[in-house]
Amino acid sequence: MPVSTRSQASGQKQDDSALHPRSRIKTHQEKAEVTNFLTRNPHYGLKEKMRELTLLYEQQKQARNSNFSSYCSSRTEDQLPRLKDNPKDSGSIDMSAGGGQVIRRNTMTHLTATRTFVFPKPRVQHKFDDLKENLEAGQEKAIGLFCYPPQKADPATVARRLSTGVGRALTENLQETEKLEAADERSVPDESRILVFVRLRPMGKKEKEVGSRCCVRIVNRKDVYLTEFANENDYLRLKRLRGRHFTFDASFSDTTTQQEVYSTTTADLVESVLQGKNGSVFCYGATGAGKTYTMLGTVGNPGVMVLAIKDLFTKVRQRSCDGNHAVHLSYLEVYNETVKDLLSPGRPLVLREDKQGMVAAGLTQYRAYSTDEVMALLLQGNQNRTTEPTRANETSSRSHAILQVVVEYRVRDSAMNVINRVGKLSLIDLAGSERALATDQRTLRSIEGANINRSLLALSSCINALVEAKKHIPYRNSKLTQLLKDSLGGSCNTVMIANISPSNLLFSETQNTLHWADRAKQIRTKASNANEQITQVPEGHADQVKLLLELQKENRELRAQLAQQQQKLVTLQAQYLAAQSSPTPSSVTSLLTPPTTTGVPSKKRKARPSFLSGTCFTPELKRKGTQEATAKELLQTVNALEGEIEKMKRDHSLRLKQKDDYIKELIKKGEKPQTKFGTEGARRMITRSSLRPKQPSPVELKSPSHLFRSPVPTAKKRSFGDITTGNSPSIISGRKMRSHAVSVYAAAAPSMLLQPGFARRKACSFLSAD
Ligand SMILES: Nc1ncnc2c1ncn2[C@@H]1O[C@H](COP(=O)(O)OP(=O)(O)OP(=O)(O)O)[C@@H](O)[C@H]1O
Repeated sequence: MPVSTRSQASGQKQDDSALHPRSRIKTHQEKAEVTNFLTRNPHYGLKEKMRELTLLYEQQKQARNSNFSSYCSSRTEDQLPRLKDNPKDSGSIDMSAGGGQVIRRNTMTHLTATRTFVFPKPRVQHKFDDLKENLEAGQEKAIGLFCYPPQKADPATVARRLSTGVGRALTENLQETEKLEAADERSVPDESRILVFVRLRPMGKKEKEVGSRCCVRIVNRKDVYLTEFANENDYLRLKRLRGRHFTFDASFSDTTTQQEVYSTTTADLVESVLQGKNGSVFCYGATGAGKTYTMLGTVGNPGVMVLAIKDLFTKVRQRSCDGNHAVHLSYLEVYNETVKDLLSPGRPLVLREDKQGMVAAGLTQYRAYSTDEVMALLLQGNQNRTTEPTRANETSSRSHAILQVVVEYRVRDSAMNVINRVGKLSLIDLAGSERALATDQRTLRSIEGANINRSLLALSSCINALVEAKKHIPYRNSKLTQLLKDSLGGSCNTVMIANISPSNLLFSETQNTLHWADRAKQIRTKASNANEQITQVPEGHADQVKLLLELQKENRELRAQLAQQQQKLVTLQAQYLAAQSSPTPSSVTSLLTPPTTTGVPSKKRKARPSFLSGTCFTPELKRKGTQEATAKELLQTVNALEGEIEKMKRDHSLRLKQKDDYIKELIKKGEKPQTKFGTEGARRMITRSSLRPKQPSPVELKSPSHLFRSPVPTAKKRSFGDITTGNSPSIISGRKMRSHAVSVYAAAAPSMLLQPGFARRKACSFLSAD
């Protein structure tokens, strides 16, 4: 029995390769044997491939020699032997193709037809240079040529394609490249990138005085050129300059306005928050680089936080006709690795991780109804924020501050289903990284500085781990990273604004900031999907009953709201009277300030001459400080509230009337399904008292709450971390509703969207549909 050895096999292979083996097959058996052998032989087709590659190489060489001249040729199989002798005829590149596309006509040895490859038009000159380089680089780079742009070709893919024949490989590779490019341009649907912006601040007065030079140049609103000037005493390097270049999504020069920064970086996020998505904006940079200026700004030049809230309320007001909105707010700081509630200072908050993510237990959530109210809260929070003068910055923020705004939006779709969307916007002003020498040594400031640096280092580690797509991201290394977990690695649209100084004295800080900003560009976050909950219109009889119960509940809530407004009016009137009689009236702001979580009045911190409590959002009333102004203000508030209450009363009585009509209508309808519930059941439906959920009855007309879920889930306490996870504020535990307008009935009423008549409208529409 003949045994084929390895050498025999290779010899056979050589023979076969001299002439195509299939030409010698005569019988079926022979054919089968050869096929069998060929499939087992790992070198099958290798020579053929090599020949094709050689031809390819020759084509490129020819193309290079002819310097991309317009040259075409097509060959048939019978012309192939001559190709070896005259490789110049093997193919060409035509750069004069329509639309500037690169057309390559190429003839393969085993093909009978001409193949034409169409390359996408080089978008920039340097890509075309790559193409030329590939042409010159010979056989290996030839593959790269056909995978234009070369850097996108996956080597593994190329190798795999080669093993199935060069001709096919090239076509497939080309298709693959085109697909890759298309996918790249479309952007991967379930991933999004952190957008990184750079903002250069103007040169400070002190910096000018010490004669510092500008080491940053911004070109084309994108590119940042950083120049390191040699030390004047360093004679060896006196004439040497070291420069670095970075590119970002946008770069703002020192003359850019706050509004411009806001509309480029954050305006889109505000819009997406209203669509139920999550968004985060954070400012990063060295101490004194302009983070707080960008985030908060001044009274004359409000920053991103203020502009975002104004924009948010404008949009909410524009859309209030098609749905109901609720805006909730929380403001916290991370100071020396402790989390503090800025709106209701007290004990440090504990971070807990639960199903919804990181939770700051006990964090206060305020419901806000207007921009002014948010501004008052922001002012209050900023006064509580830890800011101290340091050598580097007179108004240095010694903590990381996070303002979170949760917008709950309820709207009806065309099928009259209720859509409940919850979006949250996190606006983060980080403390600045600093050198120990830049601040003070061995003081509280240096301890603060060390903590700031530690948390920023933890942030850098997380950025590194995310960029390298590591499995473990060290979020737990600091409180800051735990709170930013959602913004960095979660389902969130995130924007980073890197603040830099132009001064060459802060070169290394600027370089460091730009380095991390550049790195952050590579972080991929999960695409933020809308947090949406759709509630279908109830159809069954039981659902109607449930709806009635809901209406009653809403009615109770309205009554509570009215009572609370009246109470508030009385208090304000008393305040007004007191202001008129007392020489030192209390400020209106004290009325607006809700009690602390613990019920103990918050200790007012001594006003510091800081940026936050000074030029930024200092309340006008405080500055005026005169009795008349306060009294005038109080009178205005009282009048406004009186008007509001009158309006509410009118609205309320109208709604009660509507409800009575509705109940009567429902009674009529309720008489019909007697067969289902019996006469007694129907009678119970016609009395309002029978609809009270807590009244048991002998013949059970059970509250259908177990059958029908309220469109607004039962309210629970809510905490900070819940916001970061984007869950509906209505279903979050740990919440404390502190709004002066809501808090009284909030505990009793589960609905967060307390605008009157929502459920009633639903009932009416349901009835009309019925
Ligand atoms: N774009 C700008 N235009 C004008 N002044 C600016 C700008 N950016 C910053 N400044 C000024 O620079 C100084 C320092 O800015 P800011 O306090 O915002 O720095 P910071 O980065 O928040 O510092 P820290 O981290 O220490 O809190 C402030 O006096 C501020 O008014």
